[in-house]
Amino acid sequence: MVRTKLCGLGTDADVRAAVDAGADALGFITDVGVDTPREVIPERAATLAASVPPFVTTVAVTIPESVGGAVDVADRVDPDALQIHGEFSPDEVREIRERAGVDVIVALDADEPDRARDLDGAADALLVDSLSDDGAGGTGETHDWAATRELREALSTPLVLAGGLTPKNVAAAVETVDPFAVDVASGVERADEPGRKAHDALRAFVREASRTAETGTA
Ligand SMILES: O=C(O)c1ccccc1NCC(=O)[C@H](O)[C@H](O)COP(=O)(O)O
Repeated sequence: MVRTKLCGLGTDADVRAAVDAGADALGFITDVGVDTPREVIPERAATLAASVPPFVTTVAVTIPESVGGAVDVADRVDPDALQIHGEFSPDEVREIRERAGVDVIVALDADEPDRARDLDGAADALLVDSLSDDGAGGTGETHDWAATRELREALSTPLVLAGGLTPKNVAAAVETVDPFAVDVASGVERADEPGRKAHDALRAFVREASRTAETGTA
């Protein structure tokens, strides 16, 4: 089976729709220091995360400037897990896990397989994405899934596949990479309102990801 993380939720209605769609994890983007329509302030992320029912994992997604900055976001949002973007070393990731007391997902670019290998065992999960030059996600761009499959097979840490996934391509992505989880932000959004989710697309994404994993057909 493959798990699904729906990322960049900013309204109560989007959170409810994501839970109803059957998502395993919900991402709240906060304190990223880049321009994105998905960012909410930490207090809003905390309120949204607190509204999520049991058995659905909440993830605070952030680009911290330091280990202390990452711990501060975890303290303010109180999520189940923290997703960090940035050049953190394995020891720094271990320190964040210990001080924040939550699972830590490290986001990295698909073009950094050596870094992924370095972080293997230090992070609770590695999110392999198509990041922008400033380390941000939400680019809507896919990458070489065959290469990510090879990386996944070389790692013992669960791999989360992200970058340009949509209800239309997630089946093929799961088939190719066989990841622990898939993650989507821009691929399930409304065309008329940047950052807001299209609820039918949320449902279609979860359904398509799971259908492939269960039947083995893309
Ligand atoms: O999505 C953003 O705007 C974002 C900005 C800064 C840091 C992280 C961000 N997103 C992190 C995610 O986990 C996204 O879901 C992931 O990058 C996939 O995005 P997309 O290619 O749009 O599906």
